[in-house]
Amino acid sequence: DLGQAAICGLRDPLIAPGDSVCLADSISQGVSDGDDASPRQHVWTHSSPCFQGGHAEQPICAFTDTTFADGRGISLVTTPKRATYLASTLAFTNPETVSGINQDLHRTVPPKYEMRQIPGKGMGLIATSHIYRGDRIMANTGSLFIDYRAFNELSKTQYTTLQSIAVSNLPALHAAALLALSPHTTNTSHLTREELVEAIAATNGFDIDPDADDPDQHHSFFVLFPEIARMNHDCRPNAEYRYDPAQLAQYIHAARDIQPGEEITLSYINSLMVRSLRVGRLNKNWGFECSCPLCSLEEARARESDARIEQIGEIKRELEVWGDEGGSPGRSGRACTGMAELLVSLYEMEKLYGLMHEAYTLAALEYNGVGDAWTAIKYARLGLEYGLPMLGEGDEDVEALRQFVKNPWQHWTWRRRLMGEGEEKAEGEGEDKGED
Ligand SMILES: C[S@@+](CC[C@H](N)C(=O)[O-])C[C@H]1O[C@@H](n2cnc3c(N)ncnc32)[C@H](O)[C@@H]1O
Repeated sequence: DLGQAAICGLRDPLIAPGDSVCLADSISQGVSDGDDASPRQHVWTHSSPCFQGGHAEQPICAFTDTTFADGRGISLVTTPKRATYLASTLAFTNPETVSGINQDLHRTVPPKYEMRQIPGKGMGLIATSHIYRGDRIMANTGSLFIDYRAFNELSKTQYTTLQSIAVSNLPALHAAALLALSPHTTNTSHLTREELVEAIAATNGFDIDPDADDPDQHHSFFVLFPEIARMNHDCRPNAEYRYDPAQLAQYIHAARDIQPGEEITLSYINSLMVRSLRVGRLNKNWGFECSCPLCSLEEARARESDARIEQIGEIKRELEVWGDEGGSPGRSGRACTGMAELLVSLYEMEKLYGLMHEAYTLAALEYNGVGDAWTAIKYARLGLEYGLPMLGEGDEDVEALRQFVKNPWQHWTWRRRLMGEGEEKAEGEGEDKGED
């Protein structure tokens, strides 16, 4: 199976990490050094044999750079073209941007948590000091990026071989941290190394979408971040994750204040699903029965929570209807400021701390739509305060809120809900400022 499919063996895949640098000629296909229009060829410290699926356009290989992020290393299982694209991101071209981000293998600042055994959950992270809402808890550059094409185009033997090689080629400490992660099952003695790496990847990987400039838009990544992987699930988590494509890094921030002794948790799923769907999804994908406080509510309270979640969905759909740009009535539905206030309350009641910026933003737009600029600014400021750590500097929604708070009178929503009721949209700063 392996022998037949190996189409471009670049070097012995079982080479020990840290061996001499290999300039992988065939990974620079179509990329010319010195041509400003093309990304520069990257020098990988290790690369592997490649496999190509029957109808696939490109082979898939494992690439490692052990010098990445202060010598932490990174491995990619992807096409040569995409490996070259990823190597053109800031994390590679300007190593200072990821210097010191990772604090797990080589720590230079004290941690805010410690790893402990949590009854019924395996290991987990417990806060050791007070963590304020919005504080960064940790960040990891990705250790192993697996292009979804590996799962879709290669046989299981082929992609598990590449995954295993990709882990082996990382620096020893880093590879050991990955291999120590939970494979979910307790008895691993019967597993081959490929099966162990596959079980670890399936238990701990995050789905990451391609960034806006990635030419392979339709193919997501499955990514391992070893420190973050120790965080257990809660349907109402106290922390949120965010991926920064320029740094190839995942950030974890506190979604609310966290007391010392509390477990730091993430949600593995969409938090706005009703209980039966949440329980089913967690069981199917991660193989555990959710016993978080929300899933453990007594029946009557669980029904109230589900009803709130369903109403959040209905209200969001109504508040997001604005009619066509350029004139159709803004008040075509039931959207109103009372509905926006209810949405904010429902998010609070549901303890959706990491998503509060969504509710605040919709409330800001709704108040602006009826010409109440000052209440709109209040909610937009709340949206910024809660959204900035969750979305990150440079996020387009954060930037849009920054523009909005400066001048809601010129935002496209200004008095838009009043249009179609015999009122013209009043344009321009000054004219309507302070009218409300
Ligand atoms: C990403 S790992 C989290 C860290 C893991 N507990 C460990 O020991 O490294 C995901 C696995 O942790 C366990 N887990 C996570 N959240 C859990 C929860 N709320 N209840 C029970 N088990 C959970 C499950 O075995 C799941 O497959």
